[in-house]
Amino acid sequence: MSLYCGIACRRKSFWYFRLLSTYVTKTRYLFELKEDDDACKKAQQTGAFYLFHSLAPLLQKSGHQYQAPRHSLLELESLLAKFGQDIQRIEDSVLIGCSEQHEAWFALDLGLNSSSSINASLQKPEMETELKGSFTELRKALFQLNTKDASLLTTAQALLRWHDAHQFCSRSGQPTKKNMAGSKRVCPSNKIIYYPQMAPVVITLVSDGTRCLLVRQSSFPKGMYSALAGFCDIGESLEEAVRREVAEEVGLEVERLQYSASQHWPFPNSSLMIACHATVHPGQTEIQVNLKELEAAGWFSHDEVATALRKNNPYTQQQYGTFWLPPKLAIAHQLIKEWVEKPSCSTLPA
Ligand SMILES: NC(=O)c1ccc[n+]([C@@H]2O[C@H](COP(=O)([O-])OP(=O)(O)OC[C@H]3O[C@@H](n4cnc5c(N)ncnc54)[C@H](O)[C@@H]3O)[C@@H](O)[C@H]2O)c1
Ligand SMILES: [Mg+2]
Repeated sequence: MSLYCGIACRRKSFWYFRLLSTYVTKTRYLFELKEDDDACKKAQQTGAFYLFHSLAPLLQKSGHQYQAPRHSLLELESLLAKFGQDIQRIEDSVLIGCSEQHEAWFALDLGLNSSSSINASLQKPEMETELKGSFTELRKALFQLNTKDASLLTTAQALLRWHDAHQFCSRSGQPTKKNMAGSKRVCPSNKIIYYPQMAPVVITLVSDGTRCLLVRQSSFPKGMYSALAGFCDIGESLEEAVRREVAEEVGLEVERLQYSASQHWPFPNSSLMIACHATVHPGQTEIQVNLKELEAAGWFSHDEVATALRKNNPYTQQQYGTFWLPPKLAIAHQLIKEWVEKPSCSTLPA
């Protein structure tokens, strides 16, 4: 090893250590807050709160973009006092992350039923005026948020929804109690612990070597086509789920598949989207659409998909009747973009 290379490697590992160190301390801090109720309560003193109402996040609009405002504990306490609500309600909040400086971030829903809430849903317009924002449906706003806010708000919504739906033990019927961070619920009578759940979903871009297969469900916005998706059945591996879904929905048999990436997806409930590229034999590409699952499916050329990606503006495409693809934040978009940019995705090794 040359002297130059030695210095370069040491420098690289020094920076690598520094980056890793920040990440590790942050991760350990979040772990401590999940495990220790007192530490989590203390973190609320200096923390910041994202507010929701009936699972809709509080957002402020500036131009075409949405921003998610944060509130300190003091601001939150004075808001609750102003609306005649018990500050005990703050204990319903869930931990969703922290900054590199260890400012803990929480989410609290002011509209969902709580033992301490008084007419919470009736106060929504007044709260919006007071907070200078509006509680906006996440599905509508998601694609106009920056990546960091989008990720925090989808995590927050999924966690708040899970707590709202798991307030009782399915064995004893007794109310369950959430820990301070909201990373679990416990049944006080039989000590069963419930953890937040996600459903695994496979999303697959099928190719025959030159074209890719895009599908649409009747529930999609007009003109939008996406990669083929489906929930994993119990007992299935990822590979089995991909093969079954492709066979079920379009009547094709997958030859090869390759994992690409994954994404948490909050709609309609919490899913872990697992994205793959798959190939079918170029001689066996005749589609038989399962109309119980899909409205349409078709093969699209590299050029057609590349053009759609370049002009991916749902408003103009809807207007001119051309097909369009899911927005950048959706993993379907990433998968399709990867296929367009790396043709090797369609000639996977055996
Ligand atoms: N992020 C993305 O880019 C992206 C793209 C496409 C689809 N998706 C998501 O993928 C999910 C699955 O796609 P799909 O609708 O084609 O699935 P699918 O093909 O499995 O069909 C849905 C049906 O599966 C059944 N099902 C089985 N297990 C279920 C479970 N745990 N939860 C709900 N339904 C279950 C229900 O009958 C439901 O109607 C959708 O919720 C959709 O939002 C995300
Ligand atoms: Mg499907």
